[in-house]
Amino acid sequence: MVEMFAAENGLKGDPRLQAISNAIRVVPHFPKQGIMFQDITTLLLDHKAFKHTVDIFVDRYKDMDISVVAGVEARGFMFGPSIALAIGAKFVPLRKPKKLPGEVIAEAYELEYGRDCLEMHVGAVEAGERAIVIDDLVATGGTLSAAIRLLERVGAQVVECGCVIGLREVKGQLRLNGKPLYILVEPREIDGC
Ligand SMILES: O=P(O)(O)OC[C@H]1O[C@H](OP(=O)(O)OP(=O)(O)O)[C@H](O)[C@@H]1O
Ligand SMILES: Nc1ncnc2[nH]cnc12
Repeated sequence: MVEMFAAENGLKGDPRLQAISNAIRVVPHFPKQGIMFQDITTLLLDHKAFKHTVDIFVDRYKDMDISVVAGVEARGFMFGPSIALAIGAKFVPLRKPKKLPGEVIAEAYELEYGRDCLEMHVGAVEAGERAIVIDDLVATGGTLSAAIRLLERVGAQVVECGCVIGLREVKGQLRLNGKPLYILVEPREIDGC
């Protein structure tokens, strides 16, 4: 098991975690029946909770000699750049197909229904760099596994993936290929906002 919840890894009882969880809105049956959508736009509206989120990641990664923060489109873009600026790393956007203008490498991944693809600019990351991958949420792990493959293809070392929200039993654990996964909060079940 390489999944780590912040509450069990140094932040036990930290009230910031509850504040973060409270700021996430749950929208039942979006975008389709049966999905309890974890909406982080309400977290972004709450300055304190948003800052707590960034601060926790920054405290964790600031002394790990990280030079690359890779953010997954679209919601990884909302947290990754702030973390990168604070720890003195570059931000590398991993984008959906046909969005990046330069030469790219691509990795396909499985979704619950169908497939998607992430792309990264050639030259954005160099061999030997130490990277973290940031996203808002991990569900099956398919998206993060594609991000890891992109970075490893260019010779970077993926130190950890960091997500704001994650299931306790990430179905895609094995897909992360043994990489540590650091999660701030579990999904909310009801809308408390
Ligand atoms: O662990 P997984 O099963 O791969 O799912 C997690 C991914 O799903 C969501 O993105 P989505 O694909 O909905 O794209 P969006 O952020 O562009 O809406 C979420 O932001 C993660 O990136
Ligand atoms: N339940 C969920 N809420 C928000 N984004 C998701 N991506 C995959 N599952 C999700």
